[in-house]
Amino acid sequence: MSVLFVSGIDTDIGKTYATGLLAKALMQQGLDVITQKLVQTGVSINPNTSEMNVADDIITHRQLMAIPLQSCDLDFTTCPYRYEKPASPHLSATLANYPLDIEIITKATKRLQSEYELVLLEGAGGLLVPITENLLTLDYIAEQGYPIVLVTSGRLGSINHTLLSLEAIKSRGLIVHSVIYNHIHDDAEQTDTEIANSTIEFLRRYLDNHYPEAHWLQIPYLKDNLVGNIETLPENFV
Ligand SMILES: Nc1ncnc2c1ncn2[C@@H]1O[C@H](COP(=O)(O)OP(=O)(O)OP(=O)(O)O)[C@@H](O)[C@H]1O
Ligand SMILES: C[C@H](N)[C@H](N)CCCCCC(=O)O
Ligand SMILES: [Mg+2]
Repeated sequence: MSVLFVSGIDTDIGKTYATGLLAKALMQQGLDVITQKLVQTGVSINPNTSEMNVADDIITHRQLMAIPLQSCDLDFTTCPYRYEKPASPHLSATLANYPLDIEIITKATKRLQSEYELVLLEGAGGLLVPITENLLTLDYIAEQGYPIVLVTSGRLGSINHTLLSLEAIKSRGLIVHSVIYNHIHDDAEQTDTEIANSTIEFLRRYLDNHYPEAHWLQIPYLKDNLVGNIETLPENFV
């Protein structure tokens, strides 16, 4: 396996944090790993060049990995399509009048595969987000056959969203490589720890029963400095 697709139960669930921390942990195991972003919306324009900046999620991945931006970031191989409107990619591309050609993304991934042992490819939003008017994220993943890493959380509603995502993955005959529980809400005052802990227990049991091959990982709540580690990463993860 040389590409893992990192998705989540929704946007803003912590895919970027999970991708960066996973890359860091794998790097520490000695793997030559790079991250890619399928398509980034909500990107700012560089006032000096009037060009779209490097994708925000790529910048955060590198900060979490504690490495500088790489040449494949600066030439935009790690995120060829960047749009200003922070919306679903199909809408952002229409508003920008700049259609997304999925072949360009596939070629970029292949180039990264030729240079690295593993590519962690982060999606935009959840699994059924439209990349274009005619292509859902999950259908693209199915075309490519990528195993999926699914990021979830302990907020009320996550169980339903997680199980729906797992069902959708199964319906396309794809592999659930792992589920990452993000402690994203741990420091929020309104967090109900009884619900969060029960969600962890329920999801673990559900995975054991229905997806015994899938890995279960957790990432901690991170302070602003973006320093942290995945709790445990099995040696046989990839
Ligand atoms: N483990 C964490 N610790 C602290 N804050 C977190 C954590 N995970 C996520 N966050 C917060 O939640 C926000 C959203 O997380 P993130 O950007 O990783 O979401 P995403 O799933 O990648 O969203 P998108 O669909 O836009 O790519 C972050 O900017 C950060 O503020
Ligand atoms: C802008 C945002 N943070 C993501 N990058 C894109 C999320 C698209 C979600 C679309 C949807 O599910 O309705
Ligand atoms: Mg992200």
